[in-house]
Amino acid sequence: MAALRTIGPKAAAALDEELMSTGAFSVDQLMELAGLSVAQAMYALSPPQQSPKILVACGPGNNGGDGLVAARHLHHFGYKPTMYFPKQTKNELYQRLRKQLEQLKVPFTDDFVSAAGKSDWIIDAIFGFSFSGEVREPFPAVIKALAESKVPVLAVDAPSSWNIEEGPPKEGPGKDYNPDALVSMTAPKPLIKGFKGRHFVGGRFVGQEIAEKYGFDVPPYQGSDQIVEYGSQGEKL
Ligand SMILES: NC(=O)C1=CN([C@@H]2O[C@H](COP(=O)(O)OP(=O)(O)OC[C@H]3O[C@@H](n4cnc5c(N)ncnc54)[C@H](O)[C@@H]3O)[C@@H](O)[C@H]2O)[C@H](O)CC1
Ligand SMILES: [K+]
Repeated sequence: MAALRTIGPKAAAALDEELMSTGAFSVDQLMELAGLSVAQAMYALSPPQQSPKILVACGPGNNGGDGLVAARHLHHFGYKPTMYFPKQTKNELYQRLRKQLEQLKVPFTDDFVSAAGKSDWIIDAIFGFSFSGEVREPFPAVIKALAESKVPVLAVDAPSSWNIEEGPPKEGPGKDYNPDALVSMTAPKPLIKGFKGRHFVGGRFVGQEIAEKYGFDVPPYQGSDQIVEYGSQGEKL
């Protein structure tokens, strides 16, 4: 069966731009759908009766925003999320997403390592397709903890610290980081070739015409599902 077509970091950023200009979407809308699909992937992996405690690690960009939205949906699905969000910017959207969680009494922690040890699953929403270079503070210790984690990890769009084109880094804190599951947003990134875990695609907001223009496939979403699960090499299960 044909492998799923991927979208590189430059094209993914251009697609984002197009959706938010000529596409007339706001970033909040895209992030809401992205975050909802992360929460659905978590539910497909393990429902709250089985694994209630989810630690959501959020980075400073839109990947982190997907994590903040996902945590709100997880709360409503019956999970007990805890947030690690060490590098919040002044961006008003992130402040609102944080406030929404605080109103639901979702706790925030500064101690990733000890929170990780008390969790049933971890969601890695630290870096997505705009990650580049070497991991900067305060994230090296977090990436190292993810690499060494015995608690299963679901990564959002990319395993954080992986090269978006090439896949797993050959050195650095993410050298041995292989999350158990990945939910790609809109389309898988080229790094999928190095990924061995369970693979979902979510972010259900692109029509056929745009997908063709950027050279990827609209996943065969069923009914009201926000995710499709694929084999790890892109083949449909
Ligand atoms: N169309 C879609 O599919 C949508 C996807 N979404 C999600 O958005 C991210 C991409 O978001 P973006 O804001 O462009 O960037 P990131 O979150 O990946 O990261 C930027 C953030 O990270 C910092 N950073 C970059 N490299 C490093 C480094 N080496 N060390 C430390 N910090 C680093 C950088 O400074 C920025 O602050 C995509 O993956 C999806 O998850 C949208 O939600 C909706 C549309
Ligand atoms: K990530």
